[in-house]
Amino acid sequence: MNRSGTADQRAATAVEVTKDRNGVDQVVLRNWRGASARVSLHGGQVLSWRTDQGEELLFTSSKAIFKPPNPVRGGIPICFPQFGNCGSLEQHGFARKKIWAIDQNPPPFLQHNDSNDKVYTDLLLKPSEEDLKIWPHSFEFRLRVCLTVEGNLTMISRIRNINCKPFSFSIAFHTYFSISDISEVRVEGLETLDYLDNLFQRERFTEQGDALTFESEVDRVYLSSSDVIAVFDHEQKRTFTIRKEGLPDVVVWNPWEKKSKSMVDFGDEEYKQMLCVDGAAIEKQVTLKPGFCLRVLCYRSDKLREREKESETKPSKVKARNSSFFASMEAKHILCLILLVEFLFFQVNSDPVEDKQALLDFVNNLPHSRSLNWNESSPVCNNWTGVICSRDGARVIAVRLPGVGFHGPIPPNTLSRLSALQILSLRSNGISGEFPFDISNLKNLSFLYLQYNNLSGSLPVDFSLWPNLTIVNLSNNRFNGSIPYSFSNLSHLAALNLANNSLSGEVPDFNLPNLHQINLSNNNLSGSVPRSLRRFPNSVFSGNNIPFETFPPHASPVVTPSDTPYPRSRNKRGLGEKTLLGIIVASCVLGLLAFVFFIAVCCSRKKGEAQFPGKLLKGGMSPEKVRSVLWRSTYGVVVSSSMDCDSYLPKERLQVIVTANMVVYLILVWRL
Ligand SMILES: O=P(O)(O)OC[C@H]1O[C@H](O)[C@H](O)[C@@H](O)[C@@H]1O
Repeated sequence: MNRSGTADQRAATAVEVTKDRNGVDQVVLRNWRGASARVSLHGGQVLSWRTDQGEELLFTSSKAIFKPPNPVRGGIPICFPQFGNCGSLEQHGFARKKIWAIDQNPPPFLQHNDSNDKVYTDLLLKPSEEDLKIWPHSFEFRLRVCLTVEGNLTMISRIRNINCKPFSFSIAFHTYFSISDISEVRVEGLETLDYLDNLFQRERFTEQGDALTFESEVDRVYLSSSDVIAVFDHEQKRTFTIRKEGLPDVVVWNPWEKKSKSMVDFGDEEYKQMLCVDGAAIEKQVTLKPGFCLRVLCYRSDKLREREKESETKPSKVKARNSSFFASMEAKHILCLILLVEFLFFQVNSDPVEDKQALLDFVNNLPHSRSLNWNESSPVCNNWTGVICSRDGARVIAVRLPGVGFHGPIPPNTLSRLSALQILSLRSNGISGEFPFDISNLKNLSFLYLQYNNLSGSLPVDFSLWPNLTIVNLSNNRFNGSIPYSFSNLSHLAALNLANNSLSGEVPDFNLPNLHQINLSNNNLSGSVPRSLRRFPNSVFSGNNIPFETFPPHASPVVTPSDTPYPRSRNKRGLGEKTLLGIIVASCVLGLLAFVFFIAVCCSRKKGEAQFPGKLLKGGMSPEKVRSVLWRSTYGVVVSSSMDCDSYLPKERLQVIVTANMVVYLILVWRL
């Protein structure tokens, strides 16, 4: 049932099952360094996660009610199969109220052992008769909670539809982080995203700030977020980085004063010590077909920085919020020591020297009015403002420098050397000159934010040089020339904003099914709105020389027979009535037979599976029949459908699960 990771560490790690005050089992995981996690079978809820120094990383209310079925206020409750009250079920679904079982015989992880170097436990939730009455869908929810050798927490969830019909659900890992003071915390990585505000009847807004700080109640679902979200706790000198993949949404919740007082299981002042930031699938539900499986992998770690003595260096709240947490030079020596220890024990790579030099060349050759803490003598990763490195610290993957007061053209041969860069944000500066054409070699670039600058000239002809581009915002510049047709090659493109430029010519007919936001307003564009873009409202083309036709503003692309790739039959009269009748009758009979056959097969499979989990996997279909189709949802999220919940993961996805930051990984896999 519960095993530790490697043979070497087996002796030093421990998995212990204890009983709580209600007699419910709890599994306590301990790694050989002394870090621990406690998971309750009530709700499959992680209730505690401690560092090797014994510091608790998750918040639990002092007023929490430890009495099933009430979910405990704190830890990591699992909201399933519903998040919030948007649906027929009770708030956040029933999974968090149920007593889970220890999974004695979990299906193996076939291709990748996600539990290397980890101590872990497997839990299982199946619906009871009672559950099936309110949510008539048979499923198996398997949860593996792991503690890595570094003290990081991983949760791998596998949800399988063992019913005859598809079902849809939403899910969230409602992580209550323990923080020093809500006023000292900032969340990065949500800027420019749309969110649904639960405080305004789920109305949609766009995040305007560079970072999210907290001054009142926040209850939001951020949509289509990037893979990296960071929570900076200035006071605690702790950084949590949430990395997720596969699930598009991020919940951010703090009840603040008034709501705190209305919750019986929450202290009046406790809102100051907690912040919920969770990976989730909420706006668009996940649909699982019969036999399919959703796999969700959550990986968490934290990085505790040197804690300054409060009396010496405690910054004012406002100041702390506006300054970089890592900028403190008083921390320098201890920081160096920590980095040295990391180097020796955690095999963290040394500074990415070449990327560092490229960044220095960039910043030294581009005048700016706000100072940056980019110091040659300080390490880049987790230190330089606006720079995020890969988990092994080997490369710079994100540069976010909005509103730094840059002016002048981007110096050539600087950013173009950051060949692992995924996010580039230089928005809201005074950058002039042409588009930085030499970044064409940044093949991993996924998010490009250059809006609100003074860039001019034409756009690159060939955008397919950046095949991963997902969000492109070049609005509010002075670009001219035409819109490159090559945008059509960007199959991952989810949002394109070219508004408020001087672009001319016709709007190309992009056929990008994943594009869910576009804004071309206030340019000099002419012609008509191409068919593929008619699903967007007129306003996104306004301020051009484009006459609006009578197509409905929000209609889906209209598919007329002329859109079909095959020529239509020339036989205008069509088939004779008798022939037609014969075909209809034959189709009905065949359809009925197929339906009966399907029901028989489906139900016998369900019965067999319930008794022998994994039987379908082993005996049902040969490996040759494994379907593995990579596709993107409307949010630009990579989802893979596969027969096997355990064997699909592309290697590179798993290889990156090594970090010293807080990470949430969410990966979808389906089994047929
Ligand atoms: O009190 P609970 O049911 O645990 O919900 C706690 C909170 O969860 C989420 O963050 C919701 O967005 C909030 O509206 C809700 O208040």
